Amino acid sequence: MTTESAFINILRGFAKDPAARGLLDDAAVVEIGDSCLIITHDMMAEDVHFKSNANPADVAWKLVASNLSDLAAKGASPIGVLLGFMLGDDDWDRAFAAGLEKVLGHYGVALLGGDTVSNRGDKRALGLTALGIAANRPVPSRAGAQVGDILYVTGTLGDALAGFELIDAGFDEVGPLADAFNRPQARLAEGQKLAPFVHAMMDISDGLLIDAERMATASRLGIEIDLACIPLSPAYVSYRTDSLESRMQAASWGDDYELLFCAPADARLNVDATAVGRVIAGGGLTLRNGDELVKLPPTLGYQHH
Ligand SMILES: Nc1ncnc2c1ncn2[C@@H]1O[C@H](COP(=O)(O)OP(=O)(O)OP(=O)(O)O)[C@@H](O)[C@H]1O
Ligand SMILES: Cc1ncc(C[n+]2csc(CCOP(=O)(O)O)c2C)c(N)n1
Ligand SMILES: [Mg+2]
Repeated sequence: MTTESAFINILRGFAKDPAARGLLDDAAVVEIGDSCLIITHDMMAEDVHFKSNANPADVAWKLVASNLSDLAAKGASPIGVLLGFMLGDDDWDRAFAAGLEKVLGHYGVALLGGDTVSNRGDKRALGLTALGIAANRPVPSRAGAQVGDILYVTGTLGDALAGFELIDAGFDEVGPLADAFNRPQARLAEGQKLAPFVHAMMDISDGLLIDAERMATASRLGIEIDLACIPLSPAYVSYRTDSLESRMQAASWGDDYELLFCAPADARLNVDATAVGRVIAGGGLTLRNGDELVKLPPTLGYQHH
């Protein structure tokens, strides 16, 4: 079977409209007159993104939040979504719809349409298209990093990983770690505030390391990350300890939905964020732990295959 990156590479061969941004960004950027529409689509599949026994309202939440996170990464304000839904168990479908209404209400986003099919008893796959209006232009891309920029991340990393482990082990699905996995927050306000100042911005869905490498590739430069600087929550540290290994895992599991951005070294930040690295000449990703160089792990993040 082909991998996610191999398949997207095939599509890059003919996705030549400038709005597609070379399929190297979080969303499409469509200029219409004086306005700029931001469009993104993300899917979730049973057993891949959520367990079969997951709360359907949590699945609805994450489907919406993960899509709005891509809008946040472009500094956009959301206007609406379209849902691609697979019918299955009736109770599940109803609970999903109730959860969808709640999460859309929370973010003040309209349901504009969608499509419904039957899953015929198979695993479910759900899709969501989210539309937003760019609050700031030019719209930040993954490709604008400059040598000397500082690399920042909002929030903390690894909480969703720890939450998933707790849920998988059968612990109560309550508390900040389970919430981080089930109900990520799209950083919309932060994205809009940052958009005028950043050189490059994206969200972290597949892990800091693989997503930073994607930013480096899009910008045709190198990025150096210091694992010692990665922000971990007290809950993460008390559950998984603070070691090089647990830092590496927090940086490469994914499902974080925090913003990753580059800004000039003298920029005064207008949101809470942690400096985790810098943009350097060359290409690819370099890892440090304080003063020591660290070998790249075999997998930098989550890739579908
Ligand atoms: N099936 C597809 N058809 C067209 N474009 C695609 C397809 N899959 C991915 N892309 C494009 O490839 C680029 C990278 O996609 P990717 O899914 O890695 O970004 P993302 O949505 O920010 O991340 P994630 O899916 O991990 O949340 C984007 O421009 C996306 O629109
Ligand atoms: C049941 C279950 N097992 C594993 C994971 C972990 N996981 C799956 S996809 C993904 C990255 C984002 O996906 P995408 O790139 O498709 O947006 C991550 C971290 C999960 N969420 N649920
Ligand atoms: Mg993204």
